[in-house]
Amino acid sequence: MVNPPEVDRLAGSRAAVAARRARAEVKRQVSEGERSASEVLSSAARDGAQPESTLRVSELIGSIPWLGPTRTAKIMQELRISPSKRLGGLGVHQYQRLHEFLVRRQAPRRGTEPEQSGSRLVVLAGPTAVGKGTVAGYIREHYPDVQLSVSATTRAPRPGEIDGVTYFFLTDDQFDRMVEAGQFLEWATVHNAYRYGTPRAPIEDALASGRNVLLEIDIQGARQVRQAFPEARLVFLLPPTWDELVRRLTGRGTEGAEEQARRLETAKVELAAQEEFDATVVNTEVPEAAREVVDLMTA
Ligand SMILES: Nc1ncnc2c1ncn2[C@@H]1O[C@H](COP(=O)(O)OP(=O)(O)OP(=O)(O)O)[C@@H](O)[C@H]1O
Ligand SMILES: Nc1nc2c(ncn2[C@@H]2O[C@H](COP(=O)(O)O)[C@@H](O)[C@H]2O)c(=O)[nH]1
Repeated sequence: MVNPPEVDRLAGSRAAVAARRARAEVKRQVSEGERSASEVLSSAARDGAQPESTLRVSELIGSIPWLGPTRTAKIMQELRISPSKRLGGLGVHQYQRLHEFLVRRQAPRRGTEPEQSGSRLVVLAGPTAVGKGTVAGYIREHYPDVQLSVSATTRAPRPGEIDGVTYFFLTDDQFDRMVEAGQFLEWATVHNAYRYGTPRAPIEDALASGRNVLLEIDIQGARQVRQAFPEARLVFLLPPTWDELVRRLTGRGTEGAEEQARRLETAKVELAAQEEFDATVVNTEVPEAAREVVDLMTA
């Protein structure tokens, strides 16, 4: 038989296990992009009885994709919040600082909005196989008002790719001539292999006629666009996890083992560049990721 204090102890430990599980579930939702960290914070503020309110701030920040323990510790310091603080125990100013940080991380940087509320240039970049092409394709199909740029490349077409639709497939000489004539808005050698570039004229024409334009390019290109068009909005697409990125790359089966290894090396460097971007979007489900990108374009 179990005596009353023992019953209390068992009930207490069952409640503690349930609370731990609920917190782990919240962390999973944030790390897999199902919920935003700012939404978790708001939920903790709305109702102190929610499991969210017992989550430590460091656990919440550490669950945001690609923020490791070192960056988390640095952010906690910058926010002036002690590592043991729970969401439900934040002071007003701490709450405000944390809220602003989380919103800033999801949303475009201040000052990057175009001066006129007309057309907008959005760059979608991210590591290899994160799904940039898939998300861009979904936008092309479901959001016909958005103009997608067609890049030029010196690589050979893959099966099913159409010249002038997927890419403009150029020889090295043709690409050189376009570079010399200043016909690219940006161009770069990607994955140490082939050259890719954004033809300038269609972009300028589309922006002049008030259309929103999306460029799906690599990070070197994104940096050049920022120089040429400081008002452009730079969006970094993230995979839910590194393992999922590897699965997508290998599952796609368009590169051999050597090329896959080279792309994954580049991907590590590229992931470190996400802080330069105005916004991040986690590509867990394509339709949601596409909607978030379009929202950033039209917000
Ligand atoms: N949300 C998703 N869930 C599962 N699979 C996805 C998702 N998004 C894309 N994929 C798959 O991942 C693979 C890589 O996608 P995609 O070719 O669009 O990547 P990419 O970022 O354009 O790559 P690269 O930069 O190498 O051209 C494809 O097989 C695609 O079908
Ligand atoms: N800087 C640019 N990068 C571009 C452009 N178009 C595509 N890309 C990037 O190249 C890689 C590889 O593409 P793949 O089709 O060979 O798999 C990918 O990361 C693209 O984002 C561009 O015009 N400029």
